Amino acid sequence: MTALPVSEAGLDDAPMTLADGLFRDRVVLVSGGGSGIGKATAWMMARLGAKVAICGRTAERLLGVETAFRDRGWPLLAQTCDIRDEQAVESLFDAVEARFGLPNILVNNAGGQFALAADKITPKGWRAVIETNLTGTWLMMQTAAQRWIAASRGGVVVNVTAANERGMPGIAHSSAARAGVVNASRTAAVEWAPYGIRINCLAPGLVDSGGLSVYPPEARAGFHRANPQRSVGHPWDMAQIIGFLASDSARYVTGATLTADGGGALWGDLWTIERPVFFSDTQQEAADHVS
Ligand SMILES: CCC/C=C/C(=O)SCCNC(=O)CCNC(=O)[C@H](O)C(C)(C)COP(=O)([O-])OP(=O)([O-])OC[C@H]1O[C@@H](n2cnc3c(N)ncnc32)[C@H](O)[C@@H]1OP(=O)([O-])[O-]
Ligand SMILES: NC(=O)C1=CN([C@@H]2O[C@H](COP(=O)(O)OP(=O)(O)OC[C@H]3O[C@@H](n4cnc5c(N)ncnc54)[C@H](OP(=O)(O)O)[C@@H]3O)[C@@H](O)[C@H]2O)C=CC1
Repeated sequence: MTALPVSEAGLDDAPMTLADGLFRDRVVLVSGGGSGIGKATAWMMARLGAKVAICGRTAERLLGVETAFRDRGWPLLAQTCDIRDEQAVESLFDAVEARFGLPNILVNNAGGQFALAADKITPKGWRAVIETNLTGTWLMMQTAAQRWIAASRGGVVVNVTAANERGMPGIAHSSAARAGVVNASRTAAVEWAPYGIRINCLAPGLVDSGGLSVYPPEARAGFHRANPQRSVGHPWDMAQIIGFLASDSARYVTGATLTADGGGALWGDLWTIERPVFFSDTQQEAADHVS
C-alpha cells in the first residue's frame, strides 16, 4: 500500500476523495481529537470547511492541535473533558454550542485499553475500560441526541469501535465495551430515526497511530503480519471513512458498522499479549508443550 504521511504538514496535503467544501460551516465535535485517528479526522473536517471542536483528557495534546489550527486560520474549540464524567460532557456541549452552535456531527472516537490476559484483569481495570469505551461513548451520543431532539434538529454520530468480532486476545474488556457500543447504536438508530438522527460505527483494524505504543514491542512487531495486506492502516484512512459516514452520501446508512481492517478479520492471528505456547505454530514448540 502507498505510504501516507504522519506529520501535520502531511495531513495538509494527504490525498482526499471527499469533495471540497463538503462540511462547510458544519459543526463537528471529535472526541480524542488531540491524537491519532481523532486528530486526522479533525484535520480532514477542517480542510473540508467545518468548524471543529475537540476534547480529550490531556491539555497538552489539545494545545498542539490548537496551535496548528490557529496557524492555518481554521476555527477550533479545544476543551479538556473526560468522557466518563457526565458533568464534563454537558460542559463540553455547552461550550461548543456557545462558540459555534449545536454540533451537526459527533465523532465519538475517544477510547482505548491496556492489553492484559483476561484472567489478570482487575475489577478496577475492567471498570476503567468499560467506562471509557462504553459509558463514555454512550454519554456523548446520548447528550448529542437529547440536544438535537430538544432543538427539533437531526444530526449524525460516528462511533469509532474496533474490529474485534473474531476475538482479540488481551483485550476482553475492550471487546465487551465495543460490542456494547455497536449494539446500543443499532437500537438508538431505530429510536432516533424519527428525529433525523443517524448513528453508525467504524470498526478499525490495526491503525498506525501513536496509540499502538501502549502494546508491547514484540506484539507490535507482528501486527502487520496478521493481515492479508501485510500492513496496518493509517489514521487518514479512518478519517476519510468517518467523513463518508458523516456525509449525506451515507444518508441511507444508519445502525451499521463498517469494518476497515485490511481484511484482518478474515485471516491471520493477532495477539496483543504474549502468545501462549499452546497456540504455537512450530512442531517443536507444540511438542515442547505436550511433553
Ligand atoms: C490492538 C487492538 C486494537 C486496538 C488498538 C487501539 O485501541 S490503539 C489506541 C490505544 N490508546 C489507548 O489505549 C490510550 C487510552 N487508554 C487509556 O487511557 C487506558 O488504557 C484506560 C482506558 C485504562 C484509561 O483509564 P484510566 O484513566 O482510568 O487509567 P488508569 O491509568 O488510572 O488505570 C485504571 C486502572 O486500569 C488498570 N490498568 C491501567 N493500565 C494498565 C496496564 N497497563 N496493565 C494492567 N492494568 C492496567 C489498573 O487496574 C488501573 O488501576 P491501578 O492499578 O492503577 O489502581
Ligand atoms: N489504532 C488502532 O489500531 C485502533 C484504534 N481503535 C480505536 O480508535 C480510537 C482512536 O484511537 P487512536 O487514535 O488509535 O489512539 P490514541 O491513543 O491516539 O487516541 C485515543 C484518544 O482518546 C482520548 N481519550 C482516551 N480516553 C479518554 C477519556 N476518558 N476521555 C476523553 N478522551 C479520552 C485520548 O486523549 P487523552 O489521553 O488525552 O484523554 C486520545 O486522544 C480509540 O477508540 C481506539 O481504541 C480501534 C481499533 C484499532
